[in-house]
Amino acid sequence: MESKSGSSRTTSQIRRGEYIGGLDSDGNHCSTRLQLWAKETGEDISSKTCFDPAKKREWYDKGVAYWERVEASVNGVLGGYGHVNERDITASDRFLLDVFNGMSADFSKSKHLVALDCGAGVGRVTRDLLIRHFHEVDLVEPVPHFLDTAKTNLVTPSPGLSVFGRATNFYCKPLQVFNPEEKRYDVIWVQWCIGHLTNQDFVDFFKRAKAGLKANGFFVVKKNTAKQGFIVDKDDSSITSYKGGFQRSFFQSECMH
Ligand SMILES: C[S@@+](CC[C@H](N)C(=O)[O-])C[C@H]1O[C@@H](n2cnc3c(N)ncnc32)[C@H](O)[C@@H]1O
Repeated sequence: MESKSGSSRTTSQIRRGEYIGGLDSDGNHCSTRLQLWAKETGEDISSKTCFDPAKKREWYDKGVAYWERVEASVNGVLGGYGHVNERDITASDRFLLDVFNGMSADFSKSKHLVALDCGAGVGRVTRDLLIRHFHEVDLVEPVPHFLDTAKTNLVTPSPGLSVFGRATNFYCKPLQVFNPEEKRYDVIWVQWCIGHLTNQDFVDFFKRAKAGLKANGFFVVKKNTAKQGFIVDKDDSSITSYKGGFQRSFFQSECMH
């Protein structure tokens, strides 16, 4: 197979999905993931190094600055798609119950269950879902006005909602520097935020976060996917990638997203 530049692609490049190109939100084409991460974040994903830390800082600063301008509400964190909340929570609820039903007795209701809500925004997922299934939920979120709203929302839960657990710790940090307490969590829930992490930070986050899981604990990752290749959003510094790319990253924890 010939690349755009005329060089021939290796089998391993094809297997790793590097040949699948992508677009950024300005309509620019990027022919490989290698190029994408180098151009946007100064990361060389083949050598797992960052050759331009200023670029990487800019990527993260832009991402947080974007969310700092967004209203601290469910509609705000859902990018104007607030109406999706109910369907999202219903589907997650079913999913969690299915997983719990299929788990061993170790994971029984009598146990003290603890979850971590990553990139928690205004605490939507914690308030509407996690708090009903876990005795304690911690939240980690880098944008201060979102986290402040989450604290308020969780102190005053929705009327009619029988709250089972409680929100315990509120960490105002981005995932790329967050270090979870060892063996604290039964579930680490990562929803609609992992695309903000650079490729290497994505891999490193899961490696670090694994230490935060209890023996039978697990990750839940919910993210949007592209039909093919990847899409870079230059406004909020995030990537949406084809699900194949993500699965490789997650299961081999050494590749790319
Ligand atoms: C689309 S919102 C989703 C919020 C929440 N997970 C939900 O589903 O309601 C994306 C969230 O990711 C957060 N975020 C942005 N960069 C992040 C980073 N580097 N680490 C963790 N969270 C980040 C944003 O502040 C925002 O709260």
